[in-house]
Amino acid sequence: MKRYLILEDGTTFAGQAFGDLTKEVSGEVVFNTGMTGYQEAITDPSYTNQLITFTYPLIGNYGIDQNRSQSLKATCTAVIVHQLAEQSFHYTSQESLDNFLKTQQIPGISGIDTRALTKHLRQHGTMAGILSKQAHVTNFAKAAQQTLTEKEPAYQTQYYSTNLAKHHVVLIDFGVKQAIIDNLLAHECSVDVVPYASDFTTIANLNPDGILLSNGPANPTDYADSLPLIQQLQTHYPLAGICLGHQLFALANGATTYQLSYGHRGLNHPVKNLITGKTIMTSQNHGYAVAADSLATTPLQVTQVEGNDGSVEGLKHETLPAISVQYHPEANPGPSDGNSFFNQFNQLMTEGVLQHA
Ligand SMILES: NC(=O)CC[C@H](N)C(=O)O
Repeated sequence: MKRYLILEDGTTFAGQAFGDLTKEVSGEVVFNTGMTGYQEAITDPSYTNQLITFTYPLIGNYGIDQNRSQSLKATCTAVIVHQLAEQSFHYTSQESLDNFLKTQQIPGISGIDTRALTKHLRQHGTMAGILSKQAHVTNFAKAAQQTLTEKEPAYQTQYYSTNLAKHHVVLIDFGVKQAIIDNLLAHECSVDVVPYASDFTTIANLNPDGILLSNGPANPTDYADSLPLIQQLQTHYPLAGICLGHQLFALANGATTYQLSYGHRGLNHPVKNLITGKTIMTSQNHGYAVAADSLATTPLQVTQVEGNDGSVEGLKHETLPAISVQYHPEANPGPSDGNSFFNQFNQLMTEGVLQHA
């Protein structure tokens, strides 16, 4: 069955339908350059309302294994590939990507020149697109941007314990990835995951040693209501932020954010640590960034920058025990170079000078 991807500037790509065959969907068209990790991306809540183009030419060849999912369901809007693997080979594979997307009601399109599509997005900037059975559609009204009202965070409100717990972390769920929870457990932290609309008292009653602000979808400025909570939390507990959490930590301290002309989505983004001078390879997925020139009047310092475009990748508070990174230190999949972030967060919780509430 034929299916079309129509970009808001009229550029049209024809391909074959897979996954859910009935839906017509729209959203922001983004590209991910990872050679692996399609399942992690498809189930990462940060991709909510986005049509993911995978630039690696063969997608699906190691199938789907429930253990790799980053949330309870597929969260992106559509999947765009060059070639869909007809067979999946990995020993842990439980089903094919095509089947998985059918059950998850996510449409896909294959046979797309994903290199041409990606070059187009890099040249003209991020844009909306519609996936349709028809070659001519113009209804982009809903597609333009993801907004907070359209997103559904994972809300994995749950307690995770580990025998070795040295610290107790309250993880604020803006659309958290399972790998963040797994990494906290592996770093000897027990974890309470709470919805982002939780109030200060509810969080304080959980007796945290530290607060972690999760990743999540949409424009960080959509979360203005959460900033007073973050301001209050950072003066009571050691605090860390990842990706959206990093952006919200910046906004809560008076910085601003902006939309990148096209996002960073892949597994090999160089990040330079300005304190150690070391560059590491990181896994990334973001379309917004903290404006470096907005930081001068804030209590925040840049600790890390992206190697390609110099954008802000890490922050620390000058006086409070609070740090954040724009990349994904849980790095699942991808290089684990950024993983020491969790050791740093542990150190903040061990040495944090603040009295609890
Ligand atoms: N992975 C994330 O947390 C993404 C943050 C935000 N939605 C962005 O695209 O920049």
